Amino acid sequence: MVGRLIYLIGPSGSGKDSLLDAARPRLAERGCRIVRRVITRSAEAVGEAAQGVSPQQFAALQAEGGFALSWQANGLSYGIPREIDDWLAAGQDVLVNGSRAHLAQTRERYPNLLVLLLTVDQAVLRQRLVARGRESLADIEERLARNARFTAQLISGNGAGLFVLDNSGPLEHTVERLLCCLDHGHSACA
Ligand SMILES: Nc1ncnc2c1ncn2[C@@H]1O[C@H](COP(=O)(O)OP(=O)(O)O)[C@@H](O)[C@H]1O
Ligand SMILES: O=P(O)(O)OC[C@H]1O[C@H](OP(=O)(O)OP(=O)(O)O)[C@H](O)[C@@H]1O
Repeated sequence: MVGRLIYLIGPSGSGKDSLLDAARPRLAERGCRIVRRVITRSAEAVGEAAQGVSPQQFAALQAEGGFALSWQANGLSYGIPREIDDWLAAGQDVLVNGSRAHLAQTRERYPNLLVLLLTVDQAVLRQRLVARGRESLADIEERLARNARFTAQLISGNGAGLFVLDNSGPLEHTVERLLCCLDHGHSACA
């Protein structure tokens, strides 16, 4: 049986990396793989389970067909290694830290995609981004503006196949809801 592609999206600072880190052992128990992304960001960037490459290295990987999915955002390039297709074909679930802007293209390639939209109250989000301290305040404002364009539009425009996970509360609660959604479906996990 083919595995499920699970596409975790949400604003910068909503907690995608934190959620993946916290859920990692329990996802592994379920045989669900978390993709290590390739990003044109330095490898030492805090909180990112990714391979950092130069723009030239990224272009070379892309040219040789190294990515199943790729996109650009926030001045960076992101690639999802093509190995995910082997894992899916072998029946493994695969979880990707994805892009909201790239959702339509991802759905085209993977029509049975399961989308998890992580949401956070906007005021809490601003506090978390400032506390994380990875970007300048100007960059944080740009990320918040980008966020405003997406969330309502996604929730109203999608419906089937899109599960909303709120991460305004403790991370452990979000981990439990994520696992419940994967095990039993969203409606069973209010
Ligand atoms: N449920 C939570 N409660 C409190 N802080 C959180 C929670 N989830 C994430 N954070 C914090 O918010 C910041 C942004 O989280 P991060 O995982 O880097 O988000 P993203 O990957 O979506 O950009 C980090 O400093 C992280 O520790
Ligand atoms: O289209 P969007 O939904 O806005 O997403 C654009 C990119 O930003 C996030 O990555 P990144 O890890 O750089 O940012 P984050 O850690 O701040 O979320 C996300 O995972 C996408 O790769």
